Order: sequence, then structure tokens, then C-alpha cells
Amino acid sequence: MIHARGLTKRYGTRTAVDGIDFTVEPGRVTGFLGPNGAGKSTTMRMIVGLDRPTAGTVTVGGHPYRSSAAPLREVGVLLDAKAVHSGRTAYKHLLAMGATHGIGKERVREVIGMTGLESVAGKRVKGFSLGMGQRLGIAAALLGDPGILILDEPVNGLDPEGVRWVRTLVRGLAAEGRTVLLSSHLMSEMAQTADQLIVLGRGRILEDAPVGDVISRTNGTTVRVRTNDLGRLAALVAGDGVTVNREADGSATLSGVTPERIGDSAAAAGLPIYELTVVSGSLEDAYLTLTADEVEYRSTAAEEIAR
Ligand SMILES: Nc1ncnc2c1ncn2[C@@H]1O[C@H](COP(=O)(O)OP(=O)(O)OP(=O)(O)O)[C@@H](O)[C@H]1O
Repeated sequence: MIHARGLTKRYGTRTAVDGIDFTVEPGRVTGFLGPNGAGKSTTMRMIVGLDRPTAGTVTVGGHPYRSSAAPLREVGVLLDAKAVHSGRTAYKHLLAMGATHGIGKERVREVIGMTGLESVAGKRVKGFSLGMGQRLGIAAALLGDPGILILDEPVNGLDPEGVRWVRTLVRGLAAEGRTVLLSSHLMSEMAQTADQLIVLGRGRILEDAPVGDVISRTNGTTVRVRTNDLGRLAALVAGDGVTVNREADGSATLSGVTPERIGDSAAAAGLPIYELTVVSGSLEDAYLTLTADEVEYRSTAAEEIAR
């Protein structure tokens, strides 16, 4: 478990992380989202003692990370995969990391196998591609078989097979009861991987809820309906706050009314219904709505530039 209370980081007058409280629970994948500069990396760095909080506290497994006697065995960390510029081979790099924790050749070979690095284990890390470096970073995080994993952008630079592999891996780690905190800017990937989401904006928590709740709460829920008499259906369900939009494909999108009420009303009136689908939109839609006012570095639309 990771537990933050009033966690704050200021750089001079700039507040990167603004007094946040959160708990990352074991047994599920918690996604950490937010626009560039929102404070995700700073928070992760504070969790693992690489940055000192200006105020507040954060603990991993009940105590500050710095006080851990065997950090690799407690917390696996992937923060900046590009940071490894070792002249060593991948195998030697992992062996050297493990040496301080009594982790030997057998476990090193195991994590090399788990991360698909067998064919490059004898190559120098310096020459690794972004994707290979990412896999090596994940191998290093897994080395001590830790109960807590903190992975900053683990799918960055991976090919589709690699992206799917990370998804399966982290879901498996959470299913084993581990605590997994994962950041990514890939919303479709996050929607498939995470159970819980913490969304940051300008150093504050905008949302901390299950993925489904974040999506439905932010986007609202609409119901797509196909019938042979849309006008009649609209009259049947008309009421306070009910809106009906006719779509180009002949279907209708209704909001402010439940699928049960639509189905019951149509059945009672003998009106045939060909489709009744609850639509709650994508995580990307929800994320963009949530963070619309929080984006620090926004690209300018071509029309605005042309003006
Ligand atoms: N060492 C530092 N000195 C000064 N300011 C910093 C430092 N590190 C981070 N910041 C600032 O703190 C804020 C949060 O940065 P952080 O890297 O934590 O954001 P992030 O959410 O990880 O962004 P990204 O998605 O781009 O990785 C930014 O405004 C950044 O400029």
C-alpha cells in the first residue's frame, strides 16, 4: 500500500504537488494520469525518496521508502528508463543491482526471461533501443520480487506486442495481490489496464475513483436507441431533463432517461426496439473534459494561429 497525506513539493515559488492525499491499494492497478507538468513524476519521485517533500508525508508498506532495509524487495521502480547509460551488459547490470540485496544469477535470468530480453542480455545497455531499455527497466523493477510496483510510463517506446505484454504483466502482478501504480498518457491503454484512477491537474487531485466511475461521472451516460418510430418513442419518454438527438444513421441518442424506462415504455406501447445501448464514452473523452482547465502546455489550433 502507498499512503500520501498532505504531500507537497515546491520548487522555489512553483508548487509542483499541492498537498495531496491518496492511497494506492494492493490487488489492483492504479493509473496515475494528468497533463504534462501536473506533478506525476514528482509525486512518484517523492514516494521512492528521490525527492524530499516540502510538506506532508508518503509511506510505502507503512513506512517511508528511505527507511527500507531492502528497498528492491519491497518496491520495484521504473522512473526514467532512459537513465541507464551503462557500459555493462543487461545481464551484468541486473546482477550488479541485485548484488546489494543478495539477489543472484538465477533471479536475474528469471527476470530476463520474463521481460523477453534473452537475445540481448549479453549486449551493452548503452546501445539499447528505447523499447529494450524499457524492458530492462521493468526487469530491474521486478528483480526483488517486490509487493509494490511504481512504473512511470512503462509502455513508452514499446511496440504493440510490448504494450500488450506490459498490460498482461501488470494485471497479473495486481492479481497476485501486489500494489501497482502506473502512469501513462495512453488513455485507451489505461482504460484496459487500470482498475482505479488518480487524475492530477496542476499538482492537485481531480479524481480518485474506479475507471468506470470516472468515465460515467464525467461523460454522463447516454442511451443509443434504434426503433421504427422515433417520434413516438420521444413522446413516450418525454419528461424533465430528457433529451433526444437524432443521429445521421437513423438511431437516436437519449440522455436523462434510463434504458429500463425506455424499454418498459416501448414494450407497454408495443413499439419495436432494434437496439438499446448504454454509452458512457471513452476514458479519453472523460480525461480531456476533466483536465480541460488544467493543461499547462496546450497546442494552438491552426485556425487560432491563422487569425
Ligand atoms: N527539479 C525541478 N526544478 C524545478 N521545477 C521542477 C523540477 N521538477 C519538476 N518541476 C516542475 O514541477 C511541475 C511538475 O512536474 P512533473 O515532472 O512532476 O510533471 P508530470 O506530471 O510528471 O509531467 P509529464 O507528464 O510531462 O511527465 C512542472 O511544472 C515542472 O516544471
